[in-house]
Amino acid sequence: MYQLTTHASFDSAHFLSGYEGKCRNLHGHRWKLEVTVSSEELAQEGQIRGMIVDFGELKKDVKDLADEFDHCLIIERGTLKEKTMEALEEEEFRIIQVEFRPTAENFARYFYERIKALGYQVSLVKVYETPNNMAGYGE
Ligand SMILES: Nc1nc2c(c(=O)[nH]1)N=C([C@H](O)[C@H](O)COP(=O)(O)OP(=O)(O)OP(=O)(O)O)CN2
Ligand SMILES: [Zn+2]
Repeated sequence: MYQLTTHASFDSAHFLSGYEGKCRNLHGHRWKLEVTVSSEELAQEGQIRGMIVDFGELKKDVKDLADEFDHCLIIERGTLKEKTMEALEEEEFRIIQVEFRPTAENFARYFYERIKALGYQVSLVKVYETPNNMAGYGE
């Protein structure tokens, strides 16, 4: 099986609702998103002969996805009071509401689905919250 891996990073703030400990507080990470795609075969002709996909193409797709989440406040929908949301929005902060608790595991699954939807055969997505802590999702 051939594999290709690339990564991109983004800086964002989040908090874990219902968490007993420091991570219940609003805090930031430099998240690292690492994507591995795989294939049994390599392209046989043309520009990408001998490749699964051009690194440049995969790199751009992963970076575009990471950029969506760059310099924003990630909030699990429904976990802040309405008036807090209104105040944050009034400040014109860039807010992304997600339908899941924003853990590294849930992000790994989320990014896996997003990359897969672009037509890649994804074998593993890793999300690093810190250089030491990583969660992965793959099939
Ligand atoms: N399994 C998981 N556990 C935790 C997650 C997670 O996504 N999956 N997330 C958090 C918090 O977001 C927290 O920011 C990370 O916790 P921690 O590693 O304790 O934070 P540090 O930045 O201090 O990391 P160091 O490696 O200690 O520098 C909590 N748990
Ligand atoms: Zn965190």
